[in-house]
Amino acid sequence: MQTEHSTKLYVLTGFLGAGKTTLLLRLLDALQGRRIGVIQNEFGKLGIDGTILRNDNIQMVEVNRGSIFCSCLKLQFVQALAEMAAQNLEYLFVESSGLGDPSNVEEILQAAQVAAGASYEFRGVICLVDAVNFLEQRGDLETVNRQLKHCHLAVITKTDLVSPAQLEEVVRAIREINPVCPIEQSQMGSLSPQFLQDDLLLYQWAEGEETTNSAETKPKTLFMDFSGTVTREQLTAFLREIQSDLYRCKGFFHLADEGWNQVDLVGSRIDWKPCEEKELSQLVFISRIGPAVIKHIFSAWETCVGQEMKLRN
Ligand SMILES: Nc1nc2c(ncn2[C@@H]2O[C@H](COP(=O)(O)OP(=O)(O)OP(=O)(O)O)[C@@H](O)[C@H]2O)c(=O)[nH]1
Repeated sequence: MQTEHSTKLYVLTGFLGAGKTTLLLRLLDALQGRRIGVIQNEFGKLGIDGTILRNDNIQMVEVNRGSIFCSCLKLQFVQALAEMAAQNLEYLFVESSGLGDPSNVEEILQAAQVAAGASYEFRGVICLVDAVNFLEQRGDLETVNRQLKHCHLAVITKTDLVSPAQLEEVVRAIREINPVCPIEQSQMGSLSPQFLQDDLLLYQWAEGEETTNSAETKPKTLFMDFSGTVTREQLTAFLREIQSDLYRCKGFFHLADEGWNQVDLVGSRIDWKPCEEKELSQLVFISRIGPAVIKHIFSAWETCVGQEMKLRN
């Protein structure tokens, strides 16, 4: 796939909340001054990480509302690849949605090559594995297995949050799915850029296959808009009520006495980070239980907050 002016292309995968954006931000920092592009694929249409990643030195394209590996968004993804190919970049990082199944990634890249004359040197798929939640997630969804099976480098994230025994168990579980990929460890996005020099494609384990992503398997995603303020305690109580119904929740919220915060719910952990002011408080919910979550969100909100909010598809 290499041509004279080819852009080195990496695909980042890893289940919802594994730490893809956190790692990408650190990597972009380490590569400051280079010509870099990012294609970001969000399940929700808010493009919340897009706001975080906005930066003049980085070319960024968002492909939202589904998985770039699904036939429903494949064309948009190929178009984004073609657009980026015109930018004469050194590196292009594709952050796929946490529910993305990259089994067909090479087929898509070939389509981009043929359809748009895009010249990329595919350098591999990097799969982030959440040390806290992976052992539970792997039995939950085929996507989690597929992401690992089709990667060329696995990075275990959140190693600061688990015991050495759990870390060992995670490594064993990775090896059951992918016996060959190198395994690195990371805390808050730290990762030596050495992998950029390595020929990761040597560690190809599985042959390309059909993705499991389709319009039918797409999980229900909902958005909340809220124009008031709540306390951290109220929002925590609300999230605790619905956390078992969700794969993931994230957004920005205006907290009374504290100001604006980025809110991340992954598994049972809630992270809060001060952030810049927004027009509205917003949350994205990715449902584990389909549309039934709507009723749960409304009743939990009524109990814990009781102010008017809007929920939309
Ligand atoms: N303690 C700790 N927290 C981490 C680490 N990596 C990521 N996080 C936190 O985990 C949460 C999710 O991280 P993100 O980088 O948004 O994860 P993501 O994979 O991009 O999430 P999606 O886009 O929703 O799939 C955030 O609150 C991060 O701060 C880590 O190594 N240690």
